[in-house]
Amino acid sequence: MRPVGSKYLLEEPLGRGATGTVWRARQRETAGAEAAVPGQPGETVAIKVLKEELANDADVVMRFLRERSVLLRLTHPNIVRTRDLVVEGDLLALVMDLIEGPDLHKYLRENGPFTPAAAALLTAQIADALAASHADGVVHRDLKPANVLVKQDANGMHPMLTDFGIARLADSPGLTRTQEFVGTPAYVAPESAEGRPQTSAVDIYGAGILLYELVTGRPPFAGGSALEVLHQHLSAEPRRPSTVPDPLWTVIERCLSKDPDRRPSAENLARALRTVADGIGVHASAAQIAAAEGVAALLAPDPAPAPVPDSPGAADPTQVLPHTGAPGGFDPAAATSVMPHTGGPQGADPTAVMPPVGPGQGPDDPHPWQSQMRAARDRNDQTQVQHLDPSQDPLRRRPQRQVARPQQQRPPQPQPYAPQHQPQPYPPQQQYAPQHQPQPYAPQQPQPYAPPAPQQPQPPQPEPPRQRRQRGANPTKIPGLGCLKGCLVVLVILFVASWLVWELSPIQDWIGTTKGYWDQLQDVWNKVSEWSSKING
Ligand SMILES: Nc1ncnc2c1ncn2[C@@H]1O[C@H](COP(=O)(O)OP(=O)(O)OP(=O)(O)O)[C@@H](O)[C@H]1O
Repeated sequence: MRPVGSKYLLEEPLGRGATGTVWRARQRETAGAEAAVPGQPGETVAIKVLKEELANDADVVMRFLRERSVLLRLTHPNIVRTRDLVVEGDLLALVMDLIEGPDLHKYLRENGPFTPAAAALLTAQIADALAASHADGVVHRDLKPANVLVKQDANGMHPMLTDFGIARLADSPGLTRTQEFVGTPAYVAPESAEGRPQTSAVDIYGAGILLYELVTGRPPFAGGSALEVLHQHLSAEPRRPSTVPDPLWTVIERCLSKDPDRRPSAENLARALRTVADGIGVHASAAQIAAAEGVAALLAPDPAPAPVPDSPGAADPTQVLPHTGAPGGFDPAAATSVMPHTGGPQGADPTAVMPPVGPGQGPDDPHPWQSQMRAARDRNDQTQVQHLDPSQDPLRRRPQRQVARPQQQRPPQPQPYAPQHQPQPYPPQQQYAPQHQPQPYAPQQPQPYAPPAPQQPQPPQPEPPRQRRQRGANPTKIPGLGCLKGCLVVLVILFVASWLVWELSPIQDWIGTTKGYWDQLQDVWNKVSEWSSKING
C-alpha cells in the first residue's frame, strides 16, 4: 500500500488510461478544509494518479490548482464526485467517489446493445449531467462510454460521468508546446478534429455518438486508422441502423450534425430523449407517440454554449492521435490519445468536408494530418485500459522529466486516402412516419476560406558555426592551478608527516644521530647538492 499525501493509501489499480492510473484507495485520515469531501478514516475511494509527464509539467500543476474549485464544486447525481485534489512533490492525484460497477464500454462489450428506450433513458441522464456542467461553464471534451461508470442499485442503472476536467488539464500550454490535445478519435467532434473553436456542443456530439453506440454496439464511424475516422467525422453521414425508431434517429442525427450550432443544448437533449423513450415504449399512449414524433421541435440549440477556454480560433487546435499499432489493429474508440498540430487555417470553411490543402501542397503530398499522425505515432506509446503491472507502478518509478521531442518531419510518403463511406441505402421505415421537418435553424453561411499567407520557399540557411566549448567563466581561475595546488598540498603533508615521524618516533636512535629535523634536512640538502655538482663537474 502506497501513501498519497498523508490522507490516502493506494490499495490496488483499477485501470489505466491515457492520462493516468485509477486506484482503489483507502482514506487514512479525515482530509482538511481544502477537500470538498473530508471523508472518514477507513472509507474507500478511487484515486486517479496523473501520469508523470502531466505531473511534471508546471503548466499542468498550475491549471490543476486553478481548476481545483471548479472540479470540486461539480456535483450532480450523474457526475462522479471529485472529493479532493492532491499535489505532493511529483504526484498529482484526483480523489473521487469509488463507483462499484463497470464502465459503459465494458458493459456494452459484455452485455450487447441496449433497447432504444433504455438507451434513450440512459443518455438522458448523461445529458442531465452535461446540462449541469455546461451551466457551470465546464465542458467535458472527452465524452465516451469508457468515461461513464455504471452504478447499479435497487432503482436501476445510473450512468456516472467521470474524467471531468482531465482534458482541460492535459491541454495545458506546457503540453501544447508541441500542440497536443487529449481526445479519442471515435468520439471527436468535427470542429475539434479540424482545430476550429469549440464549445459545449462538442459534448453533445459525443453524446450522439455514445447514444448510437448504445443502440448498435459500435460507434458510427470506424476505420483502419485515426485518419479515416477523422475523415468520416468531417464528411460522412452516419448510417442509420434498421433497429432505430424514427424519433430516436431524429435525435441522433441532430446531435451528430457537423454544424455545432444545429446540435441541441444538453438540457433540450435530455428532455427530448425522455419524450422519445415514453413514445417508443410498448405501452405508449397516442399522445406520447405523437409527442415523440414531434421531437424535432424540442431540439433547440443552446443560445449561449459554454466556450472551451483557449480553444482555437485561438491557437489551440484539438486533434487526435491514432492508436499506435495496437496488436489487434486500430481501435478508435479505445483510449484518449494526443496528437500534435501544424496550424490549421483559421476561419476555415466550417461546411467544408475536408480541411483545405495547405499552401504549397500538391494533391499527392500527404495531408498535414498524415505527417502529424506519423510524428505522433513516433512519439506516443499506445494507451490502453489494462491491469497495471506492479513494475509499471508510476509511484515506484523515479520521476523523469519528459523532454518534448521536436516534431519529426519525414520525407513525404504518399498515402492515398481511400474513402470508407459508401452511400448506404436508407433502411426501411418501421412503425414511424419520417419526422424530418424542415429545421427552423438558418443554415450557416459558408465562410470564405482565407488561405494563410503563402510561404516563400526559404533558401537553405548555412549552419551556424559550432561554438567552441567555453571554459568556466570564473576570471580568477588560473589554468593548471588545480594540479599545482594539489602538488603543494601533498608536499606540505609530506613535510609535516616526516617532521612528526622524526621528532616523535625512535628513528633518531636507530640511525644514531642527535641532530634536529632542520639540521638533518640541511645535511641531506648539502649531500644532494654535493652529489649533483660532482655529477655535473
Ligand atoms: N471513480 C471510479 N470508481 C471506480 N472505477 C473507476 C473510477 N474512475 C475510473 N475507474 C476505472 O478506472 C479505469 C481507468 O479509468 P480512466 O479514466 O483512467 O480510463 P479511461 O477513461 O479509459 O482513459 P482515458 O480517458 O484516459 O483514455 C476505468 O476502467 C474505469 O472503469
